Amino acid sequence: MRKFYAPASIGNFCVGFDSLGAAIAPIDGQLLGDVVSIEEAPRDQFSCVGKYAHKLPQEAQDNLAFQCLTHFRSHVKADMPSLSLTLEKRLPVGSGLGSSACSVVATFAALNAFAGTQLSQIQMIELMADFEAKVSGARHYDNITPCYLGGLQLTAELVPDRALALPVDPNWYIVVAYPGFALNTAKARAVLAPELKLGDSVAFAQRLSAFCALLQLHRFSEAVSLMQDSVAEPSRAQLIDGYSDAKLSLPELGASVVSISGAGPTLFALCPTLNAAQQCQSWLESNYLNEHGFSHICQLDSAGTRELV
Ligand SMILES: Nc1ncnc2c1ncn2[C@@H]1O[C@H](COP(=O)(O)OP(=O)(O)OP(=O)(O)O)[C@@H](O)[C@H]1O
Ligand SMILES: N[C@@H](CCO)C(=O)O
Repeated sequence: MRKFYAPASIGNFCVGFDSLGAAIAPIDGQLLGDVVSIEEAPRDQFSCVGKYAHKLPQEAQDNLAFQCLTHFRSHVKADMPSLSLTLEKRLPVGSGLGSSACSVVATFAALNAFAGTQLSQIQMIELMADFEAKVSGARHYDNITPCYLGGLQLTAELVPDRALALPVDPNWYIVVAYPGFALNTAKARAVLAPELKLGDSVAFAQRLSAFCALLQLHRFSEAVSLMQDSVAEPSRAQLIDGYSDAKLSLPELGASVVSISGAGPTLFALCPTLNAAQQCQSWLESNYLNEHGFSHICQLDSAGTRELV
């Protein structure tokens, strides 16, 4: 049996709505993402297990991982040997941590390796984005490409190969806090203004381009000082209980940036030191999480989706 792990990711990364995303890894070595196991079997079989399996539709045909399998067999490799595929659902649904992307990316990575299809990077990313688009209400790559490739990715249809990796400060610590309730991505997109004013579009483009250029120059603290989201965060704040308190309190504990991970409700705090990250985590655990929530201190996951050995 072969196992493939796909990590959680932070869509938007505050300054790049639908265009930037970061794969993350808890510093204590825990796996924060989904795992797909695959092996040859007498006939195609699918099962879904794991902590959050009960939060997914009960029928296999409604599970994205199963849909990826049937699509792969009918459109990519019809003569693939029959197989057993198990999704271990380790990320909560509607978390803002790229949960659906994790299942889709891990499944296609497993199928591509199992079938020996060797699809190109763009073919893989496009296949994955098709399925992400089905559930999230729009085609965006900012969970898919960091989850698949690792690191911080500038990612869009207009970007060569759909993704360009950006350098990051190795001293960044990122606290993620999932509060324990779900927020559907399509719902969190429905509250966004359908159009940006000209001045806001120009400010968004300036901020994102300067952020990427500064990272390339390794001028990390100047890049961080530009991290502000005026596109999605103002509209989404009302959907997330506890957001405003966190936004006010965490900078006092040393966070350089506090923002929504993807469509929320997970919040993330980017911190310049481990000590600041620990203080922010402690505040979030006491003030933001309910009994179903969790938090992790992370750094970027540079490996992305990989086979577990
Ligand atoms: N394997 C799967 N993983 C996640 N969602 C799935 C899966 N299979 C089916 N779904 C359905 O897809 C939808 C995903 O919704 P949504 O996009 O809000 O969640 P998400 O991808 O978990 O969010 P986020 O990217 O913010 O973590 C839900 O209705 C969920 O039931
Ligand atoms: N860029 C997407 C990410 C969803 O996880 C959004 O903000 O809606």
